[in-house]
Amino acid sequence: MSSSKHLIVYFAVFIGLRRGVLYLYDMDLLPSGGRAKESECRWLRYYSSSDYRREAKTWRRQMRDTLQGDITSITTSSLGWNHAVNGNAYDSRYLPNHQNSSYCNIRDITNKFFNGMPKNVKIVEVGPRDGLQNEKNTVSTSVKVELIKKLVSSGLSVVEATSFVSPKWVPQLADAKDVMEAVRSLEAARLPVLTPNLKGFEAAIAAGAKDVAIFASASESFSKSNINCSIEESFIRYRAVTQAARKLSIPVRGYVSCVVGCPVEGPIPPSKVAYVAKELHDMGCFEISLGDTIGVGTPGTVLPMLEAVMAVVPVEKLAVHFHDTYGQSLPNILISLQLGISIVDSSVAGLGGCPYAKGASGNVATEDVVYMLNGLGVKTNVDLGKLLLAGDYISKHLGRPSGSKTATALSRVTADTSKM
Ligand SMILES: CC(C)(COP(=O)([O-])OP(=O)([O-])OC[C@H]1O[C@@H](n2cnc3c(N)ncnc32)[C@H](O)[C@@H]1OP(=O)([O-])[O-])[C@@H](O)C(=O)NCCC(=O)NCCSC(=O)C[C@@](C)(O)CC(=O)[O-]
Repeated sequence: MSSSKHLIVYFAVFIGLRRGVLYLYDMDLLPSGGRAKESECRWLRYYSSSDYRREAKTWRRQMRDTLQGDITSITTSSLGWNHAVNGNAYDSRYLPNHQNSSYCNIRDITNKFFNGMPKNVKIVEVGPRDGLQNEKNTVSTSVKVELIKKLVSSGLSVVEATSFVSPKWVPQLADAKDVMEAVRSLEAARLPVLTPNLKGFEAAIAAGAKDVAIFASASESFSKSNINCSIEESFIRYRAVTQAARKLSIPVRGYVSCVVGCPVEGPIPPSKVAYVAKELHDMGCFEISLGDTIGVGTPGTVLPMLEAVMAVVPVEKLAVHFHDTYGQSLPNILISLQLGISIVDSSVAGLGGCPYAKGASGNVATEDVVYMLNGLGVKTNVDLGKLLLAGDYISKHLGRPSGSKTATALSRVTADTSKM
């Protein structure tokens, strides 16, 4: 072999060995000194993939941005396993051992994760309305009233009580007047009710409601099947409601249904959702709740929808409302929080479903939302123990297990502990 061929072979062997060693470093199979390893791995990837070049550029920019932000002392507490992370989220005892990660240190990742996340979240409990409206067997007025009282006593500041809709369309809530009259004196929480038109609004006010909600849809078909009119016709009805409400200083919440998908039309374009949300906002709604009525959204589809809506409605006025059909509610809520949304709708024990969206399962369970927020150190002012009692109460009454994973897990923990 000529000397130049020898040189080529040596060089190839050298490169091969070097890649092998760096691969082992990268996989944490060799001891490494943080920075050196990081730069070596970046060097390697720089030469092995054009994707990496692009990623590295974005990575450097993100690191610069995240290092400018900071979060400190996130205290988390809750029942169950969250006790294990009671303390400062930065405390290395509670973090996975990624200090030698080839990309960046854990503090940077944590910073990035928490950037923009609200410190407080307002939970809008929709169990007594959205949760029960689909129940086949009539739930007595006294059970509904007791449920509302238990939810309010758990610290929830907003509990949607009922709907002043046509009893022919939603027979379960035909006792709206009686429910409202029984809870109207509860001072500790706001108790909004759904009003589909002026008739419903007037009946709600007469029964003592001090907050109302109107509900439009981003899907034409769903609007017709839910409220028997087109989207544009619904705006005419709702303008009449918001005008009447303004005269009485009654705050009006606006819902947009089918923000990701419709049971009839399939995927809904984010621009349509933004259009409906802006109309509701412009007619005076103080808050707009974005409902994934059939629970088909994932963070991948929720994100572009939220971006479109946030371009036309201030983020502090937005709420998210996820049904858990595909188990995507918590990741969807998490991504919403990361965008700065601080209002989350949920339903105790995961009750719910929409009578006009066949197959849609219940709302995300309030217990699961509170458990996750506790773990993130985000305040809700909700007492999880009392909330669990409310969920237990209604689940027993309905004769089926709670739809909340947290409730199920914690009831097992309690049962196991009582055996000890
Ligand atoms: C909107 C209507 C009333 C139109 O229903 P309609 O049949 O077109 O109404 P109408 O104006 O032709 O009137 C027909 C009858 O209904 C009566 N009526 C008329 N209005 C009322 C009222 N407010 N309260 C009580 N009765 C009412 C009216 O008086 C009349 O009575 P009749 O003369 O035949 O005896 C009907 O379609 C309806 O009630 N829809 C409600 C459906 C509903 O509640 N769906 C579930 C809530 S939305 C949801 O769950 C989604 C959400 C918000 O959670 C977010 C998400 O997950 O996406």
